[in-house]
Amino acid sequence: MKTETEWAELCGLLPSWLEASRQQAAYGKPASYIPELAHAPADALGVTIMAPDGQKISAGECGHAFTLQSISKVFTLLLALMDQGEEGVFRKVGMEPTGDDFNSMLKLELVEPGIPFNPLINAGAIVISSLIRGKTPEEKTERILTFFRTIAGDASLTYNQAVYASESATAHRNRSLAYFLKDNRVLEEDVEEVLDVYFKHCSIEVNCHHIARMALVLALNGKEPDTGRELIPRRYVQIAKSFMITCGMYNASGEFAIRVGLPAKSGVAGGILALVPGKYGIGVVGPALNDKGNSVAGVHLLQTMSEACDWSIF
Ligand SMILES: NC(=O)CC[C@H](N)C(=O)O
Repeated sequence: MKTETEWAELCGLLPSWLEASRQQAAYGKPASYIPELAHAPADALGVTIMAPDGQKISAGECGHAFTLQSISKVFTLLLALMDQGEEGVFRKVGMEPTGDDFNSMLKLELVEPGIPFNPLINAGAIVISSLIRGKTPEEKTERILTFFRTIAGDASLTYNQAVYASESATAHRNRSLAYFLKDNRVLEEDVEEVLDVYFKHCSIEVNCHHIARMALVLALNGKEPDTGRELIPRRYVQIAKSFMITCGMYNASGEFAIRVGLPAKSGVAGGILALVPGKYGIGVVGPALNDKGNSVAGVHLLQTMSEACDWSIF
């Protein structure tokens, strides 16, 4: 549970911590390989911290709308686990970090049996999209949206059409990954249909409040904050959190574990979802990325908060 002194300290200090971290944005830039993402304001920085009793603290541009991108992979993994069970999922994706870029093809060919190393890299998440139940891509996307709306606590959540179209038109690398997986028979469904589901869930538009609430559900081991109702089985949340620690910040996950020490997942639109187990859900956005694809200012802010409040789980 949150303590009143910590909450009061966070309320008082968050705005100045945020402004100090904002300076770091100068060391990065917004992703441009998905052309539509390049328009994001480079020096925007926003944060929301949500407690189980529904109280929130926010600072900066916490209402800035951005797309989930890779953050969505945590929740499609959870839905795939709920649809197929552990065995069904782990026949098709591994449990190990790669140490490579999130869109790398390298290990797919190099390491037998050619299944993606984990569900948070692009190859793994594309396979996960194929495991979501639904007769058509539209039905799968609808089920994903319904699930995400429940977790985020907002029935109006939907995907950003311009970002979706922009990614779909330029996703040559993801297409090559998917066709490679199809050739290896890891992907059994129609490649373009699977990619359509993948691009759409990456393009779901949120703000910091949404991802703070999504993080809070994970912090509470799958329970809905207001009602205590089980939204996700605890075991599957445990799996997702383990992946967040080992692979959530791409191949900077080790450094993030040392510097921040919280389960987290970032996306190339600059979002970071992080959680303090049992205590808080945190949503951060800062579109300027470092060379690993993580929000520079966002990581800096999370490090500041975690150090000050002694949040590291290690
Ligand atoms: N790291 C990311 O956020 C990548 C997601 C993005 N949609 C892609 O496939 O490239």
